[in-house]
Amino acid sequence: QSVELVNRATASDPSSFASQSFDYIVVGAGTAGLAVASKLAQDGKARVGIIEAGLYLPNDPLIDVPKNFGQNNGNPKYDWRFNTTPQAELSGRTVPHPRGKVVGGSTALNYLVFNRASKQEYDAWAEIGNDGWDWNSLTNSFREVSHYTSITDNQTFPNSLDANSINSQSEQYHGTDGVIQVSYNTFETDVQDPYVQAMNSLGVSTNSLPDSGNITGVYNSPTAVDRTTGKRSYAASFYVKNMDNDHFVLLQGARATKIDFSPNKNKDGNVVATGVTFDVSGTSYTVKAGKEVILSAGVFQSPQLLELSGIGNSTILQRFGINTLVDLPGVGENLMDHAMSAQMWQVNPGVVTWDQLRINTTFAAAAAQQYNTTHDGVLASTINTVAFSSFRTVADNDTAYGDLLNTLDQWINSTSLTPLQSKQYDIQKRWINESVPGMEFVMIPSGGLTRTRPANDTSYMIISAILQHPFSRGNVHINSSDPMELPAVDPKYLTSPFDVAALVQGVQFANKLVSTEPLASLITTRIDPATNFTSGAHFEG
Ligand SMILES: Cc1cc2nc3c(=O)[nH]c(=O)nc-3n(C[C@H](O)[C@H](O)[C@H](O)COP(=O)(O)OP(=O)(O)OC[C@H]3O[C@@H](n4cnc5c(N)ncnc54)[C@H](O)[C@@H]3O)c2cc1C
Repeated sequence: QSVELVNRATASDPSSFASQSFDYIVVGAGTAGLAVASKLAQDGKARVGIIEAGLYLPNDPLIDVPKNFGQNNGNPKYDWRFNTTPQAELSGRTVPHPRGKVVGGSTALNYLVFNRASKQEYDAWAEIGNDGWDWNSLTNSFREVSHYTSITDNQTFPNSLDANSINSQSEQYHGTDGVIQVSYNTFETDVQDPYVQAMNSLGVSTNSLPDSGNITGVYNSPTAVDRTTGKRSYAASFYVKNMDNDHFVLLQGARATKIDFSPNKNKDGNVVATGVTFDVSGTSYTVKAGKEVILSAGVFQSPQLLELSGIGNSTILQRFGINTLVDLPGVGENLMDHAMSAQMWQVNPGVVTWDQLRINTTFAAAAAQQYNTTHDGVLASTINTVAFSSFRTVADNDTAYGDLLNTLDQWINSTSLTPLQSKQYDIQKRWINESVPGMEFVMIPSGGLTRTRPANDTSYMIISAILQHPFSRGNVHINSSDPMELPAVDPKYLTSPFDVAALVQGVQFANKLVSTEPLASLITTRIDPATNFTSGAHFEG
């Protein structure tokens, strides 16, 4: 059935695609690419051609069933399968980086948490020179993209507003006819309420309106799940919406290899993109763009394509025999990735978590039956219990917090910074002072995402501490002039000592949390890392 649909929806074969006349060529049918293409092609304003390396995969349970999140990571049918270079601060370990290689991009394999950043974080985009990307300007787009399904009273968290108040206030922040479905889990495990209450006891209060620009607190995140079908809602919906729009033409299974430029610069002295060269099954084609080429191939492959096309640091380009069109040393630099550290605890027998699907065949059969008939329940759920906190709340005491800030200042003073880094670090330091949350805690009510394999008859809970605004900076660059080779990704995790110290505080906070009632009574023991890890020095190691 899926093959038949792919054939019907495939816009064109490569030669006819290449011969068409387009105003815009969009590279990458992922989250950004499909949204921008849909907007440009709406109301017949412009003709847009989209080049995507992956395929459209409708009716695929590994994409559609929310609870299957994570299962297509590492599978070449869905995932580009990036790995970082060996990371010095992780004893030379490499870190896998899944990225979606399908229509819908990484939203086809992400974890479906539909949440937002703080108002201050969007405002910073505008502050560093991106006019129109501040919170106030973006709220219209937030509303336009989403289709909100109301929360019900039995879906709310302890100490939150009632469903009516949440729904009436959410109208400001969510739309009702966008293509991305936004709804709340319809199944909760036994660990969720005690977890929220333990958070409350440690000073992290329940936030009922986290999409309002204030994300501080523990909250019930909306998820990108279609409440009617129980399926993942993701960027491919922009494609589905445009299937009958002859101004929106998607070519699947086509890999862009180079952006083409006019031999002449424009009157401002800038190079002008004229089209894109792409590869389908070993044959190369070129398609022209009347107005613009939009590069939306994701965080790793957009810089790769720029470098392959002659835009980047000329020293790197020369190394691979690429002629420099624009010497732009910033390309591929300043890569930031939020480091995280996950710990796993065993929970007491009888405590219901998602592990029931693995250890209890009756439970699993009932869940499948429920999903197939009413499209809800545990299989329609994903991660929803998230908390965002300031470093002051996470730090053990005033001294620990003071030490954290000193570590940061000393490191910044002894490091040579690019002008962009200086500007960003000033903003990041301001956020710390203003208590904009720098640490996220994600609770996963099951085992399986850390080092130790879950035992057959046992249930678990994982808490991940995640740095929101790391100070470490890495890069991504081509490793070869062959466009079929993946670029080298080097996030330089934890090269800033502040990141290490802050993450250790986060890991210790998670341990304090599981010792806090009513959560403490559900916990048997920590499994990852082993119980002899107790001090900051252990976690740092
Ligand atoms: C495992 C995982 C879990 C995540 N969980 C969440 C979550 O719960 N909530 C959340 O909000 N975010 C989450 N994210 C992040 C979010 O999904 C991404 O930030 C977002 O999808 C990135 O969008 P993008 O448009 O930049 O790139 P993508 O969506 O990855 O799109 C890039 C597209 O370009 C295509 N492409 C690349 N190179 C070429 C080429 N040379 N030629 C043609 N096509 C090309 C790719 O195949 C892809 O379709 C998660 C990400 C991952 C990987």
